[in-house]
Amino acid sequence: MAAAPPFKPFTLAMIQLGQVGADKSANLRHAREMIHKAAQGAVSPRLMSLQECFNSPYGHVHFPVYAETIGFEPGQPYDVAKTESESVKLLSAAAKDTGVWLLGGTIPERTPEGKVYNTAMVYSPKGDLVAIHRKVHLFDIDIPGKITFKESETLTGGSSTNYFDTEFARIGLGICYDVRFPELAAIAARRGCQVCIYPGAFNTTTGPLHWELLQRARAADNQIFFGMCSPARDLTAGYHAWGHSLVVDPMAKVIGQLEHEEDILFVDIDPKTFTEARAGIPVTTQRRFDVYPDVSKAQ
Ligand SMILES: NC(=O)CCC(=O)C(=O)O
Repeated sequence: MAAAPPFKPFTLAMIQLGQVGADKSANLRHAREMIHKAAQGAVSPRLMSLQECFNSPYGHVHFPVYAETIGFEPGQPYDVAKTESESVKLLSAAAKDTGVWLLGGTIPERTPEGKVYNTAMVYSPKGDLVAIHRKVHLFDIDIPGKITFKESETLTGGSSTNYFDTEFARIGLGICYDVRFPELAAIAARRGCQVCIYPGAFNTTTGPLHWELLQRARAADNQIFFGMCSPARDLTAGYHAWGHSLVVDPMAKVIGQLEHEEDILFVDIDPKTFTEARAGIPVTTQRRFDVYPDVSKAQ
């Protein structure tokens, strides 16, 4: 594995979209407008993120209907000009037009074998698709009287851990429910990621309890920056998202958080906090792999 890029200061924008309805073209148009708005903000972001499921309503019945074929193979050249995916075309053009790294939230992805994944895509400032992450842990929960959700009705779980390199940081990827499984962020941190960003969509039952807690935990136990980008809350939709897109620093301090309406969060990522956290509380050099296995070597 190549060494992680030197960690440099940058501004991160979390784009918390409202207005995600049944009309995919309208969802895509709105996402494009908001990406351009974020890029033209008072502080220029170097990296922007969208939320989980930004081009379709969130629900297992919707995934197969809105699914698009991406056809990305890690390590293989990918020609955006040849794709039929309207979401890929739009995100690639938005990244290129704004000249900003874009973690384009997630979309339902259909593979040639007919499987459907919940997939995040990353675009370079040139508009190249450089990485994907397929949600590994499917959101299957049942809290009686509150929320029942079963992504596995129509989705397949991904089977790889993923990160991407920019010229300012190595960024680890996960999607929403993945945050509940500390192994993913631990593996990313052990592979040199200084930042993890997960597009997400917690709900109004688990959001107030666990959204901030889990992100602060992942930041603290790995001494990394950790952020999740949520949809805005829409009480007319079938799924009520928690909102509150959030970024936490390596000392587990919340350094930016939105409310539940549509908005854009701009956060300055300062490597000094990362260096100081690791120097002051040196857990990264105190691990006892003689007592327990190193999870980053688990696969
Ligand atoms: N979209 C998701 O994976 C939701 C996860 C969630 O709400 C949780 O509590 O976990």
